[in-house]
Amino acid sequence: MVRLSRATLSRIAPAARPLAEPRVTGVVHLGIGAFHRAHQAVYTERAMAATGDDRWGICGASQRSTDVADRLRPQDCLYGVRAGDEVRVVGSVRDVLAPGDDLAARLAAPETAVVTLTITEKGYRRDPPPTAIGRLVSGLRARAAADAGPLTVISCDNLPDNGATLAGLVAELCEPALLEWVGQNVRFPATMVDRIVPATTRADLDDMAARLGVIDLGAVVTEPFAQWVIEDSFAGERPAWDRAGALLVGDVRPYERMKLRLLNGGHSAIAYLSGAAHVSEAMGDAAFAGFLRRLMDDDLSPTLDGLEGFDLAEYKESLLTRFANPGLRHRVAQIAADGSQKLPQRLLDPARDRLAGGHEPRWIALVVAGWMRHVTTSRELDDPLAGRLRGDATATAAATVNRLLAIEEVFGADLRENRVFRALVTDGLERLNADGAAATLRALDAGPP
Ligand SMILES: NC(=O)c1ccc[n+]([C@@H]2O[C@H](COP(=O)([O-])OP(=O)(O)OC[C@H]3O[C@@H](n4cnc5c(N)ncnc54)[C@H](O)[C@@H]3O)[C@@H](O)[C@H]2O)c1
Ligand SMILES: O=P(O)(O)OC[C@@H](O)[C@@H](O)[C@H](O)[C@H](O)CO
Repeated sequence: MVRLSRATLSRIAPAARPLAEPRVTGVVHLGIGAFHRAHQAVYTERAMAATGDDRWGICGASQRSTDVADRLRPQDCLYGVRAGDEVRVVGSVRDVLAPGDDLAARLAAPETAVVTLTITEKGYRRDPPPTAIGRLVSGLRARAAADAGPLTVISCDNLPDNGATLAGLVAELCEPALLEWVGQNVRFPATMVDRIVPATTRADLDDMAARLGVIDLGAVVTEPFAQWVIEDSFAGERPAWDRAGALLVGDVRPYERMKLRLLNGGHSAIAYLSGAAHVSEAMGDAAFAGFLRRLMDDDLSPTLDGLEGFDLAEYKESLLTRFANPGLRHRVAQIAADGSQKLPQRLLDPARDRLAGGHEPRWIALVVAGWMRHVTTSRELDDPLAGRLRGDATATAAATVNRLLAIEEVFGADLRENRVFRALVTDGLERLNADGAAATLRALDAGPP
């Protein structure tokens, strides 16, 4: 079988061929992983197809390995996206830079108007160099020196206030003159991004080859659903993402909180309490699905506001359906990774909100206890704080909770000192240690309401 490329596109069914062939590279993307390829790249291609404006080709940049460049370059940067049974080759990516390539020159090019990022939660730090943020700042410096015009930089990672967070980290690395230029020329809109995109497996690649009739080593598999809410604050021109279904709004926060807490918080609950290998399997367990509903209804939904006119009940139902999608082989281990970077926005912020209102977030506390059990018992813990999270698996629940609550980057000083929260998590961990997760959920009467 031949490899996917522009030369072999004619072998592919017309309905699966790219919608656009960009002429100019107006977007640079840092962290060209599976999610970008199935989300922003798809929106960008659809925007070009809707308007005929072909200036918005994407130059993807890999920060840490040559893997994506090695897969995409021989394919002219084409790759297939399968959503359900629909397969389409995406044509919006024009180029992929590998580590060591001149990213700063791309960021300084006058045709570049937008930079997007999906560098994972742990990518948002300023040291030790070289970090993605450091490389971005080097590019901004080159752009300022070249006087190449305004730039919009958009974080598409699952972080709260991702625009302001990114702007703050950039500011920390800028010298005063550069900071002034950034203030005048660069905007950092916030976004809420949503589409479940599991890591691609060998079986996914084989399946894509069978469907397309050509070998595609850049393929991604996702769900039909996709959502993108973007703060309408751009420094200059942008792709017509609104014509591709993105929502441009004044304030992203209500959407961002809803998604981070209900969807991502729900995912983390599955990761630490279900015992399943894949998300959809967890949803087949009625007791666990019941627990998830209670977590969402009792502890998470009451912390959301600004959603007047939005049908939250329907949103939650749709999440449970999306989680149960048997066509997505979403590994629970992928979600469980980097918990120290994910729990704060997904579950600890809502716990704070509930505690402040005098409520006991006991379902959240149980997930936190599940995470504590995970970090103390996992043989291969995948987390940037792993060295500090690992501990004596035979320690008492109280000792483990004490030790982990003291990690201020995760829990802050407030949750460490909160007696109600501490008691709830300790109680949860005692139950999990004694009975395991399944029996604990049943005993807490967390079955279907
Ligand atoms: N996959 C999804 O379902 C999904 C949905 C919404 C949002 N996201 C966001 O996108 C991010 C990436 O997801 P993905 O599925 O593309 O993952 P991926 O593993 O396919 O790609 C991750 C990318 O981030 C880069 N990266 C990893 N660690 C980094 C670090 N410390 N500094 C800089 N770059 C780093 C990698 O090099 C790679 O390019 C997630 O962490 C999340 O914030 C993902
Ligand atoms: O991508 P992460 O590692 O931030 O989180 C894992 C999942 O919860 C996440 O990727 C969801 O699938 C996604 O946020 C859905 O839009």
